[in-house]
Amino acid sequence: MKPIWIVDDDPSIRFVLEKALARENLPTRSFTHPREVLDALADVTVGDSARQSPQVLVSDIRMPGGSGLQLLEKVRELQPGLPVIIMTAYSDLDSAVSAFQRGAFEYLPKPFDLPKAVELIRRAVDESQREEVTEERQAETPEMLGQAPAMQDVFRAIGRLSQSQVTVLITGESGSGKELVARALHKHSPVADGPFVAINTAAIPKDLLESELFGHERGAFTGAQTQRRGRFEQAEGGTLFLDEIGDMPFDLQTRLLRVLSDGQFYRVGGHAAVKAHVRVIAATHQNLEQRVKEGGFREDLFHRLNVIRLRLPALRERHEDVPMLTRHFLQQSARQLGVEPKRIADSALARLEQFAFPGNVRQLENICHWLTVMAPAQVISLQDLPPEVLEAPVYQPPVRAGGGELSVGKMAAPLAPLVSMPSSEMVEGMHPAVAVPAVALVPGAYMAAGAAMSAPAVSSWPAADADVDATAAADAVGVRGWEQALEAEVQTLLAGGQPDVWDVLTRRFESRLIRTALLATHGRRMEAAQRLGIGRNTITRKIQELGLE
Ligand SMILES: Nc1ncnc2c1ncn2[C@@H]1O[C@H](COP(=O)(O)OP(=O)(O)OP(=O)(O)O)[C@@H](O)[C@H]1O
Repeated sequence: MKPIWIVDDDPSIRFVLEKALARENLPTRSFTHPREVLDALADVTVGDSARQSPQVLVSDIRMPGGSGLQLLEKVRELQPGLPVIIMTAYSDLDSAVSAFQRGAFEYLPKPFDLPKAVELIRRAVDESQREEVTEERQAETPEMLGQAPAMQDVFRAIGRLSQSQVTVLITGESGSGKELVARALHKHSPVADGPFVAINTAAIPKDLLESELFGHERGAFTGAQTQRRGRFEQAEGGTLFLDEIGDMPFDLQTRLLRVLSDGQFYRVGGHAAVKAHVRVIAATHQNLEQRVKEGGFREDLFHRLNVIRLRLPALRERHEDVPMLTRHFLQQSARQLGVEPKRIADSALARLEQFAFPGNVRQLENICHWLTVMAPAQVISLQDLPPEVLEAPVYQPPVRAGGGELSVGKMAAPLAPLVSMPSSEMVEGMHPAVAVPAVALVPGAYMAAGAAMSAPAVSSWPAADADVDATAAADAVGVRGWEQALEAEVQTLLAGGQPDVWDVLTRRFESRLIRTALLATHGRRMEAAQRLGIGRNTITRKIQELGLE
């Protein structure tokens, strides 16, 4: 972890804080006046542990070398996300107000109670790590590949939109690359130098979402001990990506609509309007028109968001991209695992092209990762493919019927334009909005969890703690016999008259999957979700539901 920077001309304060934080395994770096801090900030070098940036700054107000409040102002300019705690022996109202006006995380009057000060610093560390996740995610913009005409249309649309900051609604099935498109729209936009901040409205509990989006004032509700910036503020001057917008609670939809029309908002518990210069991109896998009809989504908000719509085709609608994506993901997995990239036999590739990919590109990425680990030889052959691919019926791509409609067996869907917009905003090559839900052609159940279920445990990964007898039984028979062990467990539970066998075993199965993946990724949830082949919102929800926090 990066160090807590302490600035105080009083050596006894520096000493007690250094010692107390060291006991908590929190590294520190101390300074005697503000100038040194600014010099050290200018000298920060990524990758050099002696010149790391601070995690949190704790500063005195009155020091011979300058004022802590001025330092606070400068630091807020240089590192807006860095929490700054201001301490002073002159605990008067003016300095407290000044500190908060300048954006201090918290104000600490001296003399302070040491455990309380440490707890406060811990909270500031949590806040700064939360900001770091956002920054980390900004840094990584993976390459977006696609040769299929449908993807070329998407790339063209991104190009056409590159001069504008218009609101965009991206639709498409889960795992089809909506976030990647949102990132590309940001990267090629006039606000590319600003932040890209993503929030998944489905993954955040309803009662926290409002303060997550708009921030809150200190004391706004129980537990709001400090003022906090919301995602709108974090995205100032950049792009806010609202993922799974269809799941946003109705009352928050009203607040969002107000921000989009007024260009300003209020923090929870706040009375001062905060200006929002933010480009909004929203995404959903749902049919929003349908949600509007059912009364679950505000029609006026829908029209606000639907200024330009970009529909991402499902992977099965662009199966010609499967070979290129497969090679790309095999190389990517090999890089991640530090091994030689595997090649794939034509017969195996042909089978992948005939697969419906209900989990879309994310599922292909996951399968490639699995093959890199599990396929015994350097060349992946047909029989190495996971059972959900081998056992799935061959996917028949839709053939265009005479009337210009797509028809697939019993299912049919009209052909959707890739980009749509109301006629008033029409640009060349883009079509008026047409409501088209993506049709899920799913052979059997949704495959995200299925892929993981059919993948045997990877022996080189550390095992999760044994928490249930059934898993101990599975270990005893070895990884190849886990299905038999499961059968035995089911029989035992059925014979014992256990109610809710399904729920009980599903919870155990999912807990084990998620915990093992978290261990393998050193607790990194995004990566764990990616490697399991499930969405971010799914893993977050499951972790909460299963009590794995
Ligand atoms: N065209 C593409 N080229 C390369 N990688 C892609 C492409 N499309 C998607 N991916 C990869 O597939 C994974 C899923 O993509 P992404 O998260 O953007 O999908 P999504 O539609 O936003 O999913 P969800 O709706 O579940 O949030 C990511 O790892 C992404 O990098």
